[in-house]
Amino acid sequence: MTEPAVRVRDLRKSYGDRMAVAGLTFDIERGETFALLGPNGAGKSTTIEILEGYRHRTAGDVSVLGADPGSADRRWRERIGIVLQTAGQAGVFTVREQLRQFAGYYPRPRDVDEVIAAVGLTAQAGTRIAKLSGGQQRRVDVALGIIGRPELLFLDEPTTGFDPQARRVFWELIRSLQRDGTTILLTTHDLDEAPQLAGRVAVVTHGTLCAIGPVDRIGGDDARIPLVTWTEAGARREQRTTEPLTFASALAARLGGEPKDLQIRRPTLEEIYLGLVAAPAASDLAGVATPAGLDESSHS
Ligand SMILES: Nc1ncnc2c1ncn2[C@@H]1O[C@H](COP(=O)(O)OP(=O)(O)OP(=O)(O)O)[C@@H](O)[C@H]1O
Repeated sequence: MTEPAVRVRDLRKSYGDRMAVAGLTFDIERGETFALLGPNGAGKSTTIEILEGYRHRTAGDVSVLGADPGSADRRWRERIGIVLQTAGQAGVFTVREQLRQFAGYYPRPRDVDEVIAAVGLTAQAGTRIAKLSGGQQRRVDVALGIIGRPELLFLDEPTTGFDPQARRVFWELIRSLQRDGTTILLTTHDLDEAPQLAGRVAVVTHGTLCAIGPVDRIGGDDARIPLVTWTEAGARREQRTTEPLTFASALAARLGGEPKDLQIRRPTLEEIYLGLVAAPAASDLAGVATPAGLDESSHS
């Protein structure tokens, strides 16, 4: 069996007496796109920064592309791409100049103009980065993250500030990277984006994993029970049921006709996520031990 691209075991990070990451365990397989979801302050960026080699861990084992990021060398760094949460471009160069400069740091860079086109900045290629809009500067960050043809790409909230069209261009770009076999670790607060891009997701709260699994199974079967909604006597009504068609037929019979605004649907990832993060933290449950790793698709 091939070694996973990322292997994390009981990862912990404290800032003073504050535990930001409190025992995370997960793998990311080669070629997989894995999304870390969780509320502000859950520990996602801290985790990513440890995996990138930018932050020291307090405890735990971490292997990224076969090396410990805490002591990895330049050759290892050339194999990863990073889009940090906060943009860091100085802005004195044009888009093309900046990308050319970065391309020079890598042994097998992508073509600069192809990358510019892939992030939708061809018309701005000769513009100084300082003159771009916030969303366009964010696209430069993404371009810089992929110019070195990374095997593993870290994307920390990459689409913040993107307009809907730019977001779609970005999704297409990610799909083409996936076809090339790139492994991707993504964090996002955009819960439409996660199912578009990720095969598996992990939900982190208070520095611990509260759910992990394929995006279409996260939270378990109970969280995916269909929802029947309709309007009755001027009010919106809803019922969760494993037999939505039977329920809708009985409803139609009771109302003497087609229920108004009838909809039958599965809960969205956002609804499932909100249910997961609303649950009390494992550490808040007196007497309940926190497992080092959770079974796929289970949650505490
Ligand atoms: N350099 C630091 N010094 C002290 N505390 C920090 C530092 N960086 C992060 N923290 C704290 O660690 C916790 C986790 O922060 P982190 O940035 O990893 O969360 P996050 O899940 O990425 O949040 P967001 O979704 O807002 O980006 C927070 O309580 C934060 O205040």
